[in-house]
Amino acid sequence: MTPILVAKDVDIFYGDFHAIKKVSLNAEIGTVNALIGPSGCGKTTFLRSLNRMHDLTPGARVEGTIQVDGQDIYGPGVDPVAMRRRIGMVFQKPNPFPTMSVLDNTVAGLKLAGVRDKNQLMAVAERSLRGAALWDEVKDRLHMPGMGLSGGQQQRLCIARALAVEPDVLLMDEPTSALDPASTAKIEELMSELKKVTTILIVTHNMQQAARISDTCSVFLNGDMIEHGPTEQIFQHPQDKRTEDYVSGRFG
Ligand SMILES: Nc1ncnc2c1ncn2[C@@H]1O[C@H](COP(=O)(O)OP(=O)(O)OP(=O)(O)O)[C@@H](O)[C@H]1O
Repeated sequence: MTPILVAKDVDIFYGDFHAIKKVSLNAEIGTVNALIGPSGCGKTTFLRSLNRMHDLTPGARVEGTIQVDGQDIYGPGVDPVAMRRRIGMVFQKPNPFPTMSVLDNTVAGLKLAGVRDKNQLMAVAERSLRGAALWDEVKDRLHMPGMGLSGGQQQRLCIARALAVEPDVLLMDEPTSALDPASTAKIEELMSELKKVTTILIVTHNMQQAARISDTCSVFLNGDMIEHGPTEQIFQHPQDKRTEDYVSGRFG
């Protein structure tokens, strides 16, 4: 197995507050990796370090190394904007670009990168919307505003937008927490298809969701990663008593 993402001894600070403590994690190509743990334990903080989102947070500092496909993403000369095309992100609340159509939302990243060829843009849009299991629902309304879609459709549009630039890694921060159960189920079903084309790291509060969709789980507590392993192990045979207490709902 080849890791596409290697995080080693990552520390993250907000001013004096030490939010993530010496966390190391490898993600293998084509896997879904869940980050779980009680509220405030640092899941989102860690996830955001994986595509340099903390560059935009005043007072935040990241130490350690994070490599994607062998390249240090914090290395000298790395352009964060170009890097974020390889490490896409889907947020808790769907955030389509409000003034853009479904089509323009899907290919926004490609247009930013200078692609102008209409046939190419259309081909990528169709592939990405199919990849996000949205094509059949929007193929007749590609020129309508993206904001006109339902919440679940908007989130799949955001997934299509991320897929359009063919990321090596897709970061998902509680992508279904704002969705109804039917839309959540659709996105969960998508995961096994998505991991054929990209590697996923997903923050989730939902233990059943982590158990259903992930290959590995990393358990966070107070800024430490207390356990990491195959999802089955984490749920069936946790090595750490605190993991067992958390996954069985005794706290958090
Ligand atoms: N911008 C910030 N400035 C200062 N402290 C922050 C900032 N963002 C998060 N924190 C703190 O860092 C810790 C980890 O927060 P984080 O949001 O990563 O946790 P989480 O596990 O994702 O929580 P939740 O599950 O509730 O979303 C918390 O104590 C939080 O208050």
